[in-house]
Amino acid sequence: MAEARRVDQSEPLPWNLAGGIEEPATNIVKATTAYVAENATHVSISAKGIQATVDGISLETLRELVSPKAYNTDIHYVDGGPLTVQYLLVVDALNFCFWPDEELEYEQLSTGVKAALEADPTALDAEKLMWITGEGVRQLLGWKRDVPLQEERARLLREVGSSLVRHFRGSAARMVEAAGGSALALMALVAQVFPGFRDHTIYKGRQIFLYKRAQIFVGDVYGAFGGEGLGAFWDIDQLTMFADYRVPVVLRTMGILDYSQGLEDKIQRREQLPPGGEEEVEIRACTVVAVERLREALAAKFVGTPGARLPHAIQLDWWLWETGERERLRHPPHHRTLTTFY
Ligand SMILES: Nc1nc2c(c(CN[C@H]3C=C[C@H](O)[C@@H]3O)cn2[C@@H]2O[C@H](COP(=O)(O)O)[C@@H](O)[C@H]2O)c(=O)[nH]1
Repeated sequence: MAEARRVDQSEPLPWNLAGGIEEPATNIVKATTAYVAENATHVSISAKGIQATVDGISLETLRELVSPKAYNTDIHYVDGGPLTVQYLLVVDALNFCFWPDEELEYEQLSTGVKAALEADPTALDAEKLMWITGEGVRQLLGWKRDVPLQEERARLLREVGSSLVRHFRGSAARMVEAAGGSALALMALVAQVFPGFRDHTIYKGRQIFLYKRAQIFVGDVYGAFGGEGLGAFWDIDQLTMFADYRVPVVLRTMGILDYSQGLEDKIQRREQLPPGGEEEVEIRACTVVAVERLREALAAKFVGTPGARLPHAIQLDWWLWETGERERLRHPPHHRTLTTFY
């Protein structure tokens, strides 16, 4: 068997480390979800609901949305260095589908991996991730039983480990640097290097991109570094919200998203929606478009207001998601799709 070629530490990386990658002009998620919103039949976006929500947002609330504390650093490993990037890539490789375990929430993931890293700073080395097992994932999270899709989560982490070694000498921070300070280039790079992050589907004959975990990774790097250093992205405002299962519920309670009676009944019955089905894709894509329209309506309301700064879509996302987390026991049920994308 041919001797596996050792990566020669001196040879240049295959990625253009100098000037970053040709920045994509627009966000492919924004461009493709628009088509779904125009053709949706199970989900609609209410202009009235958007206006009512914006009418209720004060200048004070607006300023909270754009403050650095909008990103929840209490429940994350944040040390201002490359280990924080390695941590966020691992968390966002696993950041999906907790709902089959009634007690498991995102916070267990972020605080579990944080504790593992504080106990052993080499715990997330790419060479270790390459060999992680399902039981290893459970231990990484510090969860009391097997987590949903445990073997699949292990496979996704092995993919992260091997691709990081192959392309970036094991370093997630080096991958961030390769994007040359562009959020869209980093999103595209993550989707290119890790197949598990390629969150896309076909809807009525067209390819639709949601890239939820690829975008949330960029948003998390931005948030954890406070928009500085490794978190400085000149086009961060081009990211969309992250199409998960929690924010659509919040938009419904705000009267911004409306579901058909048939869809509402399925969700109420906790019936699973197949991944890639029209109903699931319309919920996710209309959520992305609705937050873009919410942002446009905020801009229209606060334009020219002294001290007002327009939140990025990701800052609106954090506000909506944190609201959904806080209210989840009072809110109607979220849709259930068994997926590795969100
Ligand atoms: N849209 C959006 N979706 C997000 C997050 C986060 C956590 N982000 C952290 C970073 C900054 C914030 O301050 C958060 O602390 C997780 N999720 C998604 O939610 C679901 C988990 O929900 P539950 O089962 O209730 O724990 C699952 O699909 C997961 O992918 C977010 O921010 N936005």
